[in-house]
Amino acid sequence: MKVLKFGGSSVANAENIQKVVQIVKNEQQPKVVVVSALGGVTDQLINAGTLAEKGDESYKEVLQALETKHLDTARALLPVTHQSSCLSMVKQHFNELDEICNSVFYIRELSLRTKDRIISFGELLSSKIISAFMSSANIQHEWLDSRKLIKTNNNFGFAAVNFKDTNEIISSTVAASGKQAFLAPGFIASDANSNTTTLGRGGSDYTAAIFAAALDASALEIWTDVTGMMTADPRWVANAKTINRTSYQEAMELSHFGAKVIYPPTIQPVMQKNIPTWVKNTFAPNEAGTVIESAGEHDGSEIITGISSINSVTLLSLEGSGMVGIPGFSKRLFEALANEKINVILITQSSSEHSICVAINAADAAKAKNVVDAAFETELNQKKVDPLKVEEGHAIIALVGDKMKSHPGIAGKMFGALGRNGINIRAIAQGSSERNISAVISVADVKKGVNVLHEAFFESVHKQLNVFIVGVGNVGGKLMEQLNQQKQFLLEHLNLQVRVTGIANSKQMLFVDNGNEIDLRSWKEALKNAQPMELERFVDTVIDKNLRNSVFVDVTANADVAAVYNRLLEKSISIVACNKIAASSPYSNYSQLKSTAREFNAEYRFETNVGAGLPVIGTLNDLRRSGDQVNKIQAVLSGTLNFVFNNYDGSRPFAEVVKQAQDEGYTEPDPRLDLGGTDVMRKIMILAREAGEQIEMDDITNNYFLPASCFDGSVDDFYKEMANQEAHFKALYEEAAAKNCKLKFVASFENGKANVGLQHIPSHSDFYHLYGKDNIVLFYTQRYTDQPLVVKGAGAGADVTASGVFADILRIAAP
Ligand SMILES: NC(=O)C1=CN([C@@H]2O[C@H](COP(=O)(O)OP(=O)(O)OC[C@H]3O[C@@H](n4cnc5c(N)ncnc54)[C@H](O)[C@@H]3O)[C@@H](O)[C@H]2O)C=CC1
Ligand SMILES: N[C@@H](CC=O)C(=O)O
Repeated sequence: MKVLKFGGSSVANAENIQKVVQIVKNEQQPKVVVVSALGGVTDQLINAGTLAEKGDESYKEVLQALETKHLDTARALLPVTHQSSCLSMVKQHFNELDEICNSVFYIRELSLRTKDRIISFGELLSSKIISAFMSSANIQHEWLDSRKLIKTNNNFGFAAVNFKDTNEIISSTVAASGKQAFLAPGFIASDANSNTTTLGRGGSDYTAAIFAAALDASALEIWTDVTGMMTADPRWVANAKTINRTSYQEAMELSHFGAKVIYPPTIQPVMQKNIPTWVKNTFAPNEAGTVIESAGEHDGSEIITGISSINSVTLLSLEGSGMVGIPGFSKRLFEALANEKINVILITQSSSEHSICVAINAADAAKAKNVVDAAFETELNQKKVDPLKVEEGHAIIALVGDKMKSHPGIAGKMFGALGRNGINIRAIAQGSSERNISAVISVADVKKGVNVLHEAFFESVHKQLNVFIVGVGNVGGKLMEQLNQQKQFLLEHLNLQVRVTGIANSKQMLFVDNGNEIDLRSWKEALKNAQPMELERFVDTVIDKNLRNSVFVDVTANADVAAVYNRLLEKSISIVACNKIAASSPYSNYSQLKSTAREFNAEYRFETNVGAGLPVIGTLNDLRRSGDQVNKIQAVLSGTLNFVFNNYDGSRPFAEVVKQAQDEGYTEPDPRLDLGGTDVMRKIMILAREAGEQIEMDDITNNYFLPASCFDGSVDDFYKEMANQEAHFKALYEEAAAKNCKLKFVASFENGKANVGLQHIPSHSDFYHLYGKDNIVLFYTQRYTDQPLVVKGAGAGADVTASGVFADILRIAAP
């Protein structure tokens, strides 16, 4: 004997019912088929009852719509010749329902007993219509009235089954029938006085399990609209996958923690009889689904079976110095809650015994506050305990897996992954069975949390990085190009999905909905038509999206953008900046950003601030981390100035060579920063800071070569004035050439002092053979005393800078 149960979505309409009946037909074994009410009907029946209780006559319209729905379903399923008895059955039931609801309307009272009576019609109607359809399709069967077969106490709404009587009645009824197929309504039962009772919302699964256990069935099949139990809610986690096998205990944990595919009490009866239970998809019947069976037979290799969550949870904390060492406080707390039928979902108590924290359904919060404060009134007056602390807006996220107990490090991995994504954990619970680790977190973080854990435990093949780029200009535009070019490579070789989710320039900003990403081939067009850029709104959106592994990339040269880093880091959103303003701002701000990043498990990376794509800061960090100490730095750090002095020999105007550097993308958006030495000052200061020095811009001497008049006015004026000062530049060149020297703008740092300025470089110098837009950095350290460690190569240009930014982004993906 097999038991097959079809839920509300499987019997939502005539088309679906035809699929159900085909599945029933294909099943060759003797069977009991249990069905739910047609999809959405139970809610509407409750609605009708509640409206009637409130004296709202629109309950009649609700009932009318329900009647039409059932009549239409019957008409669509049955040949005309078979319709009349079924249609009159439906009408009869609705006459009865009308009368019950009329009574509720007149007395303005809806008891739980009456409510059970009203909602029982959902399953009665669906099962009778399906039975008529099966008969019309020549499927021999008997319709069983579950109210007569399943006996319960009179706890209406959530009645407890009397298994002794129920098992006897079911087995004797089926044995006496001689039929090979049965059809029964789920959810409904009756008490000792034959009053209709119900088994709790989702109780049709339970009905099926009760039948399966009573009949020692070979299997129970729960047919629904998803292919089995999933590793996480597929509406939240795109990569959620079907769990092939799971144990009864795991299934129970998962279903308690929100995996809605199976009603939690269902497991108990089948577990006791060791009946394999399948969760299958009515709309994809050939897919295997999930089998739930005893732990011994469950030999899956995954340590974690699934991730579940409960979304509306309130935390209650009972605290007070008067609790320490005194027995009975927890008993009284739980008694007070139990007396009000308040279910406790999670419990933690610190070993100091100074506080007990429990999680309950949010709907019970106000009631809980009243009853607990009343229960501890004396201690409250004596100030031995504080008034009950009630914190709303929480959720519980749980990892479930039988095998956790034999694997150390699971909790560490769970909390590490949540922490790296800025998800604060308010309470933790793990039973000694070690089958479930639960954490209470903010409800705002629950979707992100489920995704973070799914990625950490199930997606070793796939990590997602959510990237927001501000400043898609010269460098930022190249970065978009490179991200597009490498997208497939990253996916195939690093298992990394880099999703650009938001971009902006100074005029426009563009976001895509969660789950989508910006098309890296057509972003320019999309950005042109996007909304106006507002920095605060951009940042708010990045924070509100609350996506896992979020990275904010600053490719502007803008101070306002640099000022938002701290806020983002505080939300555990990492920063990659080629904008140098933050790292060269006052030391206090630079070090604040670093400590905020550390505190909130985020990263602040700015390798391209010095030497563009060259590994300058990374090399310096490696030296220091391995215990070396920097004695001296000598460097040529301006790609622009190196390019200018490599290309200027007086044969064409100095201003023209500078313009060429700008056109080729080596200068800052404002080229005066390069020509005046400020850019180099920033860079040597950043290096000195990374070497451990607390240095400010004022501490750096700048022996600049540009006549002061060049700084007056706009960038256009700057170019004009450079043209006026051509003789000055020519003189600089000729003075150096006369000594067989080249001009280089050199930066040095030694003994806590830094300076920058133009120097005559002789042919034996390390700096002499420095071509194009190259940079060079010489690190003299305790280990590199005579011969410095040298980093050299192209130090400016959109392509190399973008690739340095790209590399920083990838370092965040795999720190
Ligand atoms: N060009 C190079 O070789 C290197 C450049 N960098 C740095 O890269 C950064 C960008 O340089 P480029 O791409 O050459 O400049 P760019 O002027 O071509 O691009 C800057 C982009 O930032 C946008 N922007 C400016 N203010 C903004 C705001 N408040 N909000 C949103 N977007 C804003 C602009 O609209 C533009 O799209 C600069 O900080 C520069 O120091 C760093 C290393 C090398
Ligand atoms: N403008 C800079 C670019 C990199 O920071 C330079 O010329 O070096």
